[in-house]
Amino acid sequence: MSPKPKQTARSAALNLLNQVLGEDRLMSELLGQGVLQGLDPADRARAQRLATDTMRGLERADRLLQKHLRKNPPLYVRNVLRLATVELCQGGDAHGVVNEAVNLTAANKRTQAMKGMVNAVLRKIAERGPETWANLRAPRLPKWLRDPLVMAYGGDVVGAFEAAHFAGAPLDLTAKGDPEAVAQATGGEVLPTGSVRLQDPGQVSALPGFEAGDWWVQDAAAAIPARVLNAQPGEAVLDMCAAPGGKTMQLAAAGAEVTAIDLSPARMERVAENLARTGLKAELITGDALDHTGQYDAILLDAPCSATGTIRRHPDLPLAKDGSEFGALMDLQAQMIDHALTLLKPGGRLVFCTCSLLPDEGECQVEDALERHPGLKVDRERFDLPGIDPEWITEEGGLRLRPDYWADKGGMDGFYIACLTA
Ligand SMILES: C[S@@+](CC[C@H](N)C(=O)[O-])C[C@H]1O[C@@H](n2cnc3c(N)ncnc32)[C@H](O)[C@@H]1O
Repeated sequence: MSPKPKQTARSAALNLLNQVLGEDRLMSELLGQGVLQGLDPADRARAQRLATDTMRGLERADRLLQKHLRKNPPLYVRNVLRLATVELCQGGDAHGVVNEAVNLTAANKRTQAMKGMVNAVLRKIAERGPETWANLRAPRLPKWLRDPLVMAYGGDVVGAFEAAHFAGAPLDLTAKGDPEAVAQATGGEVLPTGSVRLQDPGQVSALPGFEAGDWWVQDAAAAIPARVLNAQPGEAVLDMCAAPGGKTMQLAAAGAEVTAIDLSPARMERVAENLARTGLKAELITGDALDHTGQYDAILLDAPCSATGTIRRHPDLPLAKDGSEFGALMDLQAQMIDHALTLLKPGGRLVFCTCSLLPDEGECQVEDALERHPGLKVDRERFDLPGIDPEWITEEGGLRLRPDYWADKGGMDGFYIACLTA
């Protein structure tokens, strides 16, 4: 038997694409299962970048390829072509890219007869592709997601979301202490809301202050809910859906007595690792937040959701999902709000948030909660914070964050945040 061909960054990226586009798997699940473990760290990062860039540019790659294909090849070959097309159009070395694409086609018994076609198509793409690429529109979201977003925000705004998704995202850090000091050490910029942004970070664990736990990776929008909660030293604070722990660390760094719950044991391990690295403390409980009892001064409910606000970083999401699971998540969000309210001390505050662009997981959840709980109020004054534009405040009193905000700085994740008081 001939030995199995050695895994390369491109073959690993192809494998990721095949599983996302063929088996509806999310990249985060695949990476969590260690699918890139066989590669050295540099190739692992490259494989992830190649796969992510290909998914981000999938519609553009397909438009270029369709001009040269008489019929649709099987998914494996289509993905070989897509991967190579994106790399070529981003300035990859034509000889190396085309050769490896041909080898990947030949390595699969069922597709080896197509290697000549792959070679011919990619040579044409190498000649003309890069100049055409730049003039193609930003890839659109799939219809199942685009339609409800157009209903909520209008076509122009959704076009701006799509441009932000295609542009990708810089790296944002939350400082344990002084953001200016972290910005200086890492070469980043302090954003108006206090996060530190790095446009070209390289390997995260090699950045100054990683080992010392001076900061953690957290999108600037994701850092806002804990700022809205504004935990005070000594307050009893519950983080109801805590993993991987970005918000738990913010609450602990503010000096609160934090209890952090998450249903997932694997994800809870990440919270423990993050707290150990940053030297912060919280009581960790692995279990269902709906079963939790107790009384707290403040609660942060970062509820499980569609994660449609994070597509800048996770372009696989609209490709692997079809929206069919979202109804159950919306029901769970409402149940969690109701349960959280039973855990609040009189006069306490609940910050509800989701990293979703769908109003059903944000504005509508709060409107419905206000109807279910007479006496419940929305506290808009909590948004009186540095960098928060009052225009972002919604009719029912929440904060709508969108990926097209701060476009000149590199955008932000989509989020919805509201502060409720009983
Ligand atoms: C949006 S993520 C939380 C992100 C986190 N707050 C952070 O900032 O790093 C939602 C989390 O809810 C957890 N989850 C889902 N259902 C849950 C439940 N019934 N009880 C507790 N946690 C749950 C998931 O495991 C997931 O980690």
